[in-house]
Amino acid sequence: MQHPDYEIRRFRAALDGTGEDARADAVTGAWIEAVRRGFHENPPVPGQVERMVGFYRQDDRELTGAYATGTPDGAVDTAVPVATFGTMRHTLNTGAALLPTHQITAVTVRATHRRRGLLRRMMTEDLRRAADAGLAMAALFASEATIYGRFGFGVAVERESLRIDTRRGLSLVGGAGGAGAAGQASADGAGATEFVEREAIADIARAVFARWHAVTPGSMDRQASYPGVIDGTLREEDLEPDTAVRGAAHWAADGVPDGYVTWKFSGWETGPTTVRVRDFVAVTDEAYRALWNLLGSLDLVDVVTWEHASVDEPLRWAVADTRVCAVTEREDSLWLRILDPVAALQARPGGAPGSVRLAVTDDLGIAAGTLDLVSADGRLTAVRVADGVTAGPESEAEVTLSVAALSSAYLGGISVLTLARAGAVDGDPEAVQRLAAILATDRVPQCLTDF
Ligand SMILES: CC(=O)SCCNC(=O)CCNC(=O)[C@H](O)C(C)(C)COP(=O)(O)OP(=O)(O)OC[C@H]1O[C@@H](n2cnc3c(N)ncnc32)[C@H](O)[C@@H]1OP(=O)(O)O
Repeated sequence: MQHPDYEIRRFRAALDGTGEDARADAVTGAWIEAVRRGFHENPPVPGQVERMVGFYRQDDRELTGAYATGTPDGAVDTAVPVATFGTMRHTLNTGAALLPTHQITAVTVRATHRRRGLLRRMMTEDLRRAADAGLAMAALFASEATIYGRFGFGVAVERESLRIDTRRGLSLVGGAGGAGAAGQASADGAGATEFVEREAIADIARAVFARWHAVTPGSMDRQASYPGVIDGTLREEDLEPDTAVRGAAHWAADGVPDGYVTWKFSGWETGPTTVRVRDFVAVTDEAYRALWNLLGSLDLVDVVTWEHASVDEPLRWAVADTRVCAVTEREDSLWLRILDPVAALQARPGGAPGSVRLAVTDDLGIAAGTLDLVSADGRLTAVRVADGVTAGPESEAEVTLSVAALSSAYLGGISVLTLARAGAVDGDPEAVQRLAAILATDRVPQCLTDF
């Protein structure tokens, strides 16, 4: 059979009707169905698609579908897109600013239409449109690490999965170890830790996460459905209530919550008995230690697991026995793609004072150019000196790297020196060292938002 042609359509999610009777309109419903098939998800339960549409609208997501046209024998159902691509905008904490960022999600291509360039076409068009709209940065989470480097994305944040043996408690260094006693003063004395009813978690989570997002490099702000997924009012699989979710919070001495954790118990059927942390956010060190003390104090629980730990997690340095805290996996978390190097670099902090002339290569042409980068007083200034990277001697660069490598180095999570040793950064070693010092940061980035 001859390959069909494809028409790309972009639209917003919409409902037909109002109130209880509202239903996803045909185009939106077909797009969501294509995504579900692409990720091998079960058919939706009644009302689930409509709830998703509500969240998509709150996030102002743009939905892109590729539709097969001109099939000679009409064998392809042209109402359901053969490929999907979703985008929305939230802010990224760069370490110096909250940068509006173009997020890409829900990328699927039907198996019968794969490897014909549909992803390349949607991605290329989308990144150009985002750059034309003035966005300096794009971001995604990758299903496979081999797909997105070719489009200029680099891993900027990594994360670790921890398996913590709590059979003997955690005995946090510097803590009294008794924070698990509900309602009592926390480990460091001033605040208090307490279990929280599910209905109360979302409000606490919203407020605490907003503070955490404002101060944590690598954090992406969260989409509309997030509070419900955290507190169990929206189970991820079907957006139905998940009554197995439990939670606790920590209140500072002034009575304001400064940390929370939610979790699920794995059940009695399998051993060791395990509590799986769903979300752990603490804006003060006191709250951080008190909440880990609480998790370590849960009776009848042998193991606590958490899949969103930083690669520089303080927990292992807070426990007396560092071996109770095992890393079971380390994987890429947030991928970034710089669209406008001048705007993106000026939105991040400067490290050591100094300057360097930098050439950025970009196979898609969006971010390519030669820049003068100056770091002073903790700020970066970037000036474009040439559009290309092969201009005359007056714009010759000291360091050359791809936009993917620069995006990996952007938050300071992946060192320029490490990238240079990997062959991803070219230049005189002294100039590479200077760039590394300019982009160095004092905090490893962490992202607690999946999208
Ligand atoms: C941000 C997110 O949503 S992550 C989720 C991504 N989606 C999935 O994993 C769902 C299952 N997979 C799919 O739907 C598809 O296979 C996709 C989306 C990964 C790829 O779509 P396709 O239309 O087949 O990709 P397309 O034909 O445009 O290929 C573009 C390039 O990527 C390469 N590529 C595509 N998929 C992969 C892969 N899984 N691994 C490595 N390379 C890949 C192609 O070889 C091609 O390379 P080239 O242009 O440099 O020669």
